[in-house]
Amino acid sequence: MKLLAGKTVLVTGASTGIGRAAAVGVAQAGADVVINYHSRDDDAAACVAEIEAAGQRGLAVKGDVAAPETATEFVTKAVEAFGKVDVMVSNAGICPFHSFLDMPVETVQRTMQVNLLGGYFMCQAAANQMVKQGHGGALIAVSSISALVGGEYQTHYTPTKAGLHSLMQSTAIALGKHKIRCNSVLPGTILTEINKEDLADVEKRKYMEARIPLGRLGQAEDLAGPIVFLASDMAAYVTGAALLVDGGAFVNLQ
Ligand SMILES: NC(=O)C1=CN([C@@H]2O[C@H](COP(=O)(O)OP(=O)(O)OC[C@H]3O[C@@H](n4cnc5c(N)ncnc54)[C@H](OP(=O)(O)O)[C@@H]3O)[C@@H](O)[C@H]2O)C=CC1
Ligand SMILES: C[C@H](O)[C@@H]1OC(=O)[C@H](O)[C@@H]1O
Repeated sequence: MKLLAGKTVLVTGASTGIGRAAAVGVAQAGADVVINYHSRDDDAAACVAEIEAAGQRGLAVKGDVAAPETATEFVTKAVEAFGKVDVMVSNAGICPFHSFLDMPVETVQRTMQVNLLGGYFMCQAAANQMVKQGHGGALIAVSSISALVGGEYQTHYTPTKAGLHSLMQSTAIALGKHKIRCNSVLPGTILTEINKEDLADVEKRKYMEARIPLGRLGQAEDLAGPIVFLASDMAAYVTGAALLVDGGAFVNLQ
């Protein structure tokens, strides 16, 4: 039997990148999948087509995670379509690289609202539904290696990733009595739209690659297996954990 057979999994920010790879990965593991996205209608439709090609039901719901009502609407539509919510993968995020001293106020506020508050409200809405259902569930936040280390042009971003990591630790305590497990994945540098411009700098890209013991930057699909594992009953006793998925970058001091 497939690892996620019979489960309904929600994934935010799944029109591209890590969210899309996670949505397709959980579908291949047997889950029905509801995705959130912000702007790319065609990419979201293509993700749903991939979910269906894996033999599962898929639905796309458009919405800005920065607005708290997006979360309640997303969960409501998922329940209307597929009857329940078993897993929330809170993944949507932005990283507009910018220097610290002249960081625009709006860039800081938007990054916090999308990455941290968006994740907070999505996890809260899913957890309320899971408590109502009464049979537990799993929250998975896509945090980052950046929860643990800094970035010169990411002073507004790394605190949001540390915040998500912390959120999963606190919700693990708050929700354990409801059998809801809460964990985060901490990707390293993964080649997606979010860093296309940043890594177009050939020297920077070579430097980043050279820091990774496994010898390559990550692909979005590298996150699918760890997310399927944390969503599944194989991780039944795993909560409050943070799983680095970085090719060994974090431990590579010298
Ligand atoms: N790539 C990397 O190296 C790393 C990424 N991460 C994290 O992984 C997550 C996914 O990033 P990644 O796949 O790389 O980036 P992408 O840019 O490829 O994907 C981002 C996704 O988030 C969605 N999104 C953006 N803003 C919003 C919003 N306000 N409301 C709803 N959805 C939104 C986008 O939707 P749309 O395109 O429709 O606008 C898209 O589906 C982020 O949280 C990021 O911080 C963590 C560590 C490393
Ligand atoms: C977008 C960056 O390339 C990426 O985001 C993260 O969270 C990683 O730490 C990388 O810096």
